[in-house]
Amino acid sequence: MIPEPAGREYDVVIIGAGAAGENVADRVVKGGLTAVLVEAELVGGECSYWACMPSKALLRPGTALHGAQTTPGAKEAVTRTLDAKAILSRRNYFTSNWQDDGQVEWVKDSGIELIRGHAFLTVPRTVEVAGLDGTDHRLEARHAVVLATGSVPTQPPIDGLADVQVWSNREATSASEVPARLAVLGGGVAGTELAQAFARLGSAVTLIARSGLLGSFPEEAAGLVAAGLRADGVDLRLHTSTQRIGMDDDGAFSIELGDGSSITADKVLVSTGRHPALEGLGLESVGFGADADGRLLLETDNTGLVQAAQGDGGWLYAVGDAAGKNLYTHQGKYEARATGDAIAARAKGELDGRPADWSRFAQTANDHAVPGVVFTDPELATVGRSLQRARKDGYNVSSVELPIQVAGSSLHSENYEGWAQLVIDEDRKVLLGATFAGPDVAELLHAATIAVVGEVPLHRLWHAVPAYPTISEVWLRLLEKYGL
Ligand SMILES: Cc1cc2nc3c(=O)[nH]c(=O)nc-3n(C[C@H](O)[C@H](O)[C@H](O)COP(=O)(O)OP(=O)(O)OC[C@H]3O[C@@H](n4cnc5c(N)ncnc54)[C@H](O)[C@@H]3O)c2cc1C
Ligand SMILES: NC(=O)c1ccc[n+]([C@@H]2O[C@H](COP(=O)([O-])OP(=O)(O)OC[C@H]3O[C@@H](n4cnc5c(N)ncnc54)[C@H](O)[C@@H]3O)[C@@H](O)[C@H]2O)c1
Repeated sequence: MIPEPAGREYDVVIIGAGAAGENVADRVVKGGLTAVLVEAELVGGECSYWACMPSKALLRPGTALHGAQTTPGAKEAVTRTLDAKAILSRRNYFTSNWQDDGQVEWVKDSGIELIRGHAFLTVPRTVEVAGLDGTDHRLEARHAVVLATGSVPTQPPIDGLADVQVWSNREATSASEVPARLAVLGGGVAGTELAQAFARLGSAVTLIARSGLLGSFPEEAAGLVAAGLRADGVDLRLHTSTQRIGMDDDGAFSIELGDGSSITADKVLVSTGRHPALEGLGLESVGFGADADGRLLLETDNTGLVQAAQGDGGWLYAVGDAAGKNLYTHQGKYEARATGDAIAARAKGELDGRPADWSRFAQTANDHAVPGVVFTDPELATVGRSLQRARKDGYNVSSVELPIQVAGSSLHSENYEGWAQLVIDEDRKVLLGATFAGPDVAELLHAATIAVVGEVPLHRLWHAVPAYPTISEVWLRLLEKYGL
C-alpha cells in the first residue's frame, strides 16, 4: 500500500514517455499548460530502443550491400560480406546504448517535468506514482490525464510456450550475438523485418506463419517480399500452425509444426502481434472493465478523448499504441499532436465538443489515410484503404496495378522487380489508397499520402509530372493504364 503522499497539481499528467507521450507533452506545454511525464522505463519508449530504430539499423546495411551487389560496376567492388560486429555496434549507436540522457535533456529543455516510476489511476484525474527511487507521488490533473503507455506483445496460445524463454522484439533488437539458428513465429511486419535482418547477419532463419506472409497487404506486394526473404535463405513455412515449443537437453528449442515437421533453433522470436498496454493502470478504478476475452480496450473520439470515462467525462485521453488504432510511431505522434492541441484548446475554452474533420484537433487521417512501410528488401509501402477495405466501406471502387518497369527502376539496379497499385474512388475520381513494393520504394509513399489526404482529383494528378528518370515514373504509367 502506498502511503498518502502530498498531491501535486499539473494541467496535464501523461503516463508513458514514448514518442506519443513526449509529443502530447510538447504540444500542451507549447499551448501554455503545465505537464508532467511519468515513465517507468526509458524516456523515448519502445521505438527508440527496441523497435523502429534498432530494427532499421540492423536492416539498412544489408539493403545497402544488396543495392551495390545488384548494380553492375559497383558489384565488382563488393568483395566481402556484411560485418555483423560493425552492424551491431551501429545499432548500439542508434539506441544510444539504451541510455536515455539525450531524451531526458530534451524533456527538461522543453519545459516538461519528468517523474520516473510506475503510474496508475485511483480516482478520476488522480494519478499515483510508485517512483523508481522509492518515492511515491500523487499527481492531480487539472485538465487531462493522457494514457501513452504503448503496447505489449500478444502471446499466442502455443503448448509449452509459457515454459521456455523466447525472444520478443526486445531481445531480438538488442541482441549482442547473432544466433546460428533463429525461428521466427509470426509473418507480420515485425517477424518479416527481423527474419531478414538476422538472415543477412548470418543466422539460418525459419519463419513460421499460420497464414501467408504480410497477409494484410496485396498478395503481389507481399509476394515480392517473400521472394526477397527466400533469396536471403529464409525458410518460409507459410500457412503452417505451431503445435508445441519445448527445449531439448542441449538447450536448443524444438518446435513442432502442424504439418508434422519440426524445427530446431537456438533462439525463437515470437512476433505474433501486440495489444495496448492498459493493464496495471487502475482503469478498473475509473470504471473500465475487461471485455469477454479479458482484454481492456478504450474507445476514443477523434481527439483521443476516452469515451465514457468516469468523472466529468472530459479528462481521460489515450494516444499512440495505447489507443490501439494504428500501431506506428508516426501515427502515434500525429495523434499526440492533435490530442495535445485539443487539450490546450479545451483548457482555454477555445474548443468545445467534437472538432470538425481536418481541424488541427482531429485525428482525421487515422481512419483512412495511414501510411506504413515494411523496411525489408524489397520494401513495401502502403497508404490508405486497400481494395478490400474500400469495397467493405461501400465505395464504388476500381484499381490499377502494374509491375514497376520504368527508366528509373532499370537504372536503379539489375533485374529490378517492383509492383504498384492505386485504389480509386470511381464516384469522385480520387485516390483512396496506394501500394508500392520494390527496392527503395519507401520514399515514393509520401506523394501518395498527399494525394490521398488532399483528395487530389486524378485529372489534376495527371499534371504532377514525375522527374525523369526516377522510380516515381510509375505514377505516370499507372495513370496512363487507368485511361488518362
Ligand atoms: C520490432 C518493431 C519494429 C517497429 N518498427 C516501426 C517502424 O519502423 N516505424 C513505425 O512507425 N513503427 C514501428 N513500430 C511500432 C512502434 O514501435 C510503436 O508504434 C511505437 O513505439 C508506439 O509509441 P508509443 O509512444 O505509443 O508507445 P511506447 O513507445 O511503447 O511508449 C510507452 C511508454 O510508456 C511507458 N509506460 C507504460 N506503462 C506505464 C506506467 N504504468 N507508468 C509509467 N510508464 C509507463 C513504457 O515504459 C514506455 O516507455 C515497430 C514495432 C516493433 C515491435
Ligand atoms: N515498419 C514498421 O512500421 C513496423 C515494423 C514492425 C512492427 N510494426 C508494428 O508493430 C505491430 C506489431 O508487429 P507484429 O509483426 O508483431 O504484428 P502484426 O499484427 O503485424 O503481425 C502478427 C502476425 O502474427 C500472426 N499471428 C497472430 N496470432 C498468431 C498465433 N496464435 N499463431 C501464429 N501466428 C499468429 C498473425 O497472423 C500476423 O501475421 C504491428 O501492428 C506494426 O504496426 C511496425
